[in-house]
Amino acid sequence: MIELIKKLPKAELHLHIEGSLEPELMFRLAKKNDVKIPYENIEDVRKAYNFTNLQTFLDIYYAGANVLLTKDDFYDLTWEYILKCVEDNVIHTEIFFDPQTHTERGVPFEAVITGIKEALADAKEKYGITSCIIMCFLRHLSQEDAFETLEQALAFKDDIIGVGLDSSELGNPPSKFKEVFKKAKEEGFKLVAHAGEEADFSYIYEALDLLNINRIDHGVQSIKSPELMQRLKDEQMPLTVCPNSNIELKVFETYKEHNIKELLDYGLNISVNSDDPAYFKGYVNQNFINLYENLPITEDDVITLVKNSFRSAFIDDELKEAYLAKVDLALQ
Ligand SMILES: Nc1ncnc2[nH]cnc12
Ligand SMILES: [Zn+2]
Repeated sequence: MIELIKKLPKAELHLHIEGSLEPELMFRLAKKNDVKIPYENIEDVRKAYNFTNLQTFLDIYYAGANVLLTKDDFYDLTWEYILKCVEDNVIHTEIFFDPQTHTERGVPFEAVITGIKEALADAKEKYGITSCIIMCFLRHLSQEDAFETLEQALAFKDDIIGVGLDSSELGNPPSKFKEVFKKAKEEGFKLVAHAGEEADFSYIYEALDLLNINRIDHGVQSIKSPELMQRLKDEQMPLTVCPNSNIELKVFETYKEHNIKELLDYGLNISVNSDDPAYFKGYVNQNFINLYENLPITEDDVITLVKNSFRSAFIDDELKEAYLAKVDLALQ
């Protein structure tokens, strides 16, 4: 099974680039940019990565992002993630970034997007990896702030395929961002949102009905509503599930309690993603391996999950077919 996991080409649809900041790069950039970080050494950092819920993670994740200041920093961050894609046979990736985390500290929007974009262009040239960029609004901030961020993004419209919604879920429902998502849709952006990660399934209904999203990020709480499950199945609405993340943030106490197998068996369109791999102990392949080691996941399940990642990607039908054919070829 592990051989199968490794050899299959995959797409990743839920990856926060700031969440791929490995402690080694964090230290290197802290030194270069003269930014203080609350750790003495790498071991200290790993010890701090012991979360009890989403918020305890976000506090550390935003503190880590403080070391990112220049275009080159964002290039290096993205390039290191691309090298992990090469290792894990990820041939298409859709990357989230959180501009507000950086512009709030005085880092220009342009430095962030240009650094990411140039690394992705090099990834295409050197490894043939295709990619898109999705800009997320931080939901703990206001809709007005999100509108300002959308305004800044318009100058880079050709580089950004869609907008998303992340950060502290509880108390910040999708309805808070109804108007800015409406405007983003009018501007031609694809729409995604984190929903039903920690908060209940009413957030998933809001994301579907008020934000008109094309994909749900996480969505694991949908299992509590039979009616919602039926709808997600009928619509084949993609759910970008992140198993390691859900365990590390205590959405499920143990891997054995994760509901991905039930969601998949019910017929939902599920993919496997790494979310914030530097913080959650592993990249995409490690997520698959953990599923296999803890749940009754079959080889057919793995193939379905991988094919779903391409089916749900924001790429044209021709490329989708070409990638699905690559999966079939790897299976021969
Ligand atoms: N898992 C997650 N949920 C919400 N916001 C995030 N930002 C980075 N990772 C996140
Ligand atoms: Zn996420």
